Amino acid sequence: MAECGGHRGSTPWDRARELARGLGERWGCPIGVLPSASALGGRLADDLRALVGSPSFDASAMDGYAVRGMGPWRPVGVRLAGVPVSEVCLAEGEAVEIATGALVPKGTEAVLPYEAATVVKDRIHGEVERGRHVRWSGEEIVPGESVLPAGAEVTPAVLGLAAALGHDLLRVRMPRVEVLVTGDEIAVEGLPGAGVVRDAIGPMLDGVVAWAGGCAVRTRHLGDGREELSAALAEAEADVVVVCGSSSKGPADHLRAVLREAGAEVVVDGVDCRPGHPQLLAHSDDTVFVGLPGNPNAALVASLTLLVPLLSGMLGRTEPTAGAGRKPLVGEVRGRPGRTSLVAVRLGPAGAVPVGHDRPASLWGAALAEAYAVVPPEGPGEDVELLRLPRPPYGA
Ligand SMILES: Nc1nc2c(c(=O)[nH]1)N[C@H]1C(S)=C(S)[C@@H](COP(=O)(O)OP(=O)(O)OC[C@H]3O[C@@H](n4cnc5c(N)ncnc54)[C@H](O)[C@@H]3O)O[C@H]1N2
Ligand code: MOO
Repeated sequence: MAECGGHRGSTPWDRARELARGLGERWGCPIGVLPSASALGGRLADDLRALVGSPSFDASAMDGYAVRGMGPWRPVGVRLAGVPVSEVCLAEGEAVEIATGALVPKGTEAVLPYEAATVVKDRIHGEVERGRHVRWSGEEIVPGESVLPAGAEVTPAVLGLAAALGHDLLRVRMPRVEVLVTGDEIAVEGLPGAGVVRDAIGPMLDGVVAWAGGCAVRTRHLGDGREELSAALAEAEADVVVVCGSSSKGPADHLRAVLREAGAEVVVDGVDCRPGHPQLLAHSDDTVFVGLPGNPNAALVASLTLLVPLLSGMLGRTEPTAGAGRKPLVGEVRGRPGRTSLVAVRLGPAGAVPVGHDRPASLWGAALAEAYAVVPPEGPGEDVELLRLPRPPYGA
């Protein structure tokens, strides 16, 4: 179902974005089980239920003395927080010196704060109200209670609450994205040298995915071998698999062949834009595949063309690239026949000002810029659409 555009078999840039968003909308937002910290920004797939009560044990709410009876009390020990079992059982008239948060001894009826206590000749004096200054087990939340409804957004406070209630994993509606960076020449650390290129796409994509509301679950680095790519695609456990650097038609570009072999349906094969022409959108029954070009600025353009609209469509959200409106493009920028050009710009009072340094292989321009100006094949006209570049804070 790949469409024809200005280049043989390829798709016009704005149509490619529509197709990616449309696929995401039809796909819907997948549910995944994620380590809680990774679920930030997702929506709860089920009610959040307390796995334990809150508090989960009878704890002192003050530094002072756990006491039984009305006093004066005889001190019989000291309890600090973090001691899991209470061997002591208070008898009438006994007290244990206790820290805030410590498990109170059995038999405790109240805690007397230091400020309210007077110690005279090895006896503690003071007035207590039965039950005071103890956080009793389950008094706020009982085990199994639903504390948040399905659909609630996972905010930092929700992560803290979920942890307090015993959760390590959360089932959330959030697309899980795995990234496969291919290339025998790619190094993940140290200095690049002759024939050795530092991976500039992997470090960029986690932020792009988070910005679009997805969860980047894993990034793997592969060589150029076809078998390796085929195995990695088969092993991927994500809703969306992004493959970088295997999207062109060279001897080491196996993505198309491997996807064809796996019976994937191709939605977009090549996009009429510069940079970023060799990009691919395809899907099997349960996974969407996005192919990005190896040149890093081309990969960023392609991720805003296919990946971000796809994820936004899955989540039913406005694309985070939107919102910068249109502005006149400052300077002499011409259109390219048959292609949409994405030009790195900063936004000023006079309009969108190209920053330069935005060749396909260089992220310098994108790093300086706030947006890409979208220059249609026929040229910029009076003003141009602006595509915001990913930046913190992530999430919508
Ligand atoms: N005969 C043709 N050759 C090429 C075409 C074409 O249409 N016909 N398109 C060119 C364009 S445009 C691009 S973009 C690239 C895309 O090729 P691939 O996606 O297969 O990527 P590679 O060939 O592996 O790499 C291209 C370039 O980028 C460097 N690279 C790769 N991965 C990374 C990375 N993770 N971080 C930094 N740099 C990376 C790689 O070393 C190459 O220099 O194809 C053109 N050729
Ligand atoms: O897509 Mo290539 O994108 O121009 O380097």
